[in-house]
Amino acid sequence: MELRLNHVKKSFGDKTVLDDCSFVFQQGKIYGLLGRNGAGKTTLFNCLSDEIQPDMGNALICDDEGEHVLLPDEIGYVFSVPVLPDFLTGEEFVRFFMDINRDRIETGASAETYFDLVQIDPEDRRKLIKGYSHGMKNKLQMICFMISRPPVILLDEPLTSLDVVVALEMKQLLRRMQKNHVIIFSTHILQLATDLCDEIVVLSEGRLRQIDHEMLKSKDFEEQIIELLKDEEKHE
Ligand SMILES: Nc1ncnc2c1ncn2[C@@H]1O[C@H](COP(=O)(O)OP(=O)(O)OP(=O)(O)O)[C@@H](O)[C@H]1O
Repeated sequence: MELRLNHVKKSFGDKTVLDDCSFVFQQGKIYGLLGRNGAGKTTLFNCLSDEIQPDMGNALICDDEGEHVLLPDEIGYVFSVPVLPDFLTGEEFVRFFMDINRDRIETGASAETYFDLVQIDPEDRRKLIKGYSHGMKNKLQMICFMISRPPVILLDEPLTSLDVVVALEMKQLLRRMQKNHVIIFSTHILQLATDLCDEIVVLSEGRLRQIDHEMLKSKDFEEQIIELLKDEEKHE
């Protein structure tokens, strides 16, 4: 399965944010999306998830069965601030989510299976989501994706505010899930991108370009990425 962006264009007034942006993301890989503040990472995610309409172009899912325009329910979006129903307990929410996705669930999986996988303690499962930490909310969102299994998962700077232990658990979780999904992960932390991601993609001047693996291995990789990102400023 592949996610293909075809000539996606998005402007806000005079400002062109995505400029004829084309790219192919492949299933099984975690992509680190890097870009300066205001480069258009969130705009790209919003176009993919149907939050906003691109002015031109589209995103297609291509697999053995053919190709079709990416549908909103084929996207899982982890916002930097997780949005969840605060008035439910974690357990109530997961059971509810399993119920509305009962056709997609792996046979035999129970709510406990999922909580165990993301390492949320049994006593926390019965607490209101309102009292959950940011990391626990992120884990709940990951449970949603394990249940509904959208082909494309977008993560908007999800690990930045997590403590090192939870960030490591989340990384392990993403690694475990990656083979069935296209995972795109926006971050400002270069180290995290190189550490977790299979490919690094830079968004600059409204376009996506993949960094080749030779460059990733070179010792002045960080300097080269910074130069690439700085170039955008020169063109503004
Ligand atoms: N709804 C909107 N109306 C007008 N301009 C917008 C809108 N959304 C985004 N922009 C502009 O588009 C540009 C790209 O913003 P976007 O939030 O996509 O960047 P980003 O790469 O996610 O930035 P950051 O790393 O700071 O989160 C910015 O100049 C922003 O001001």
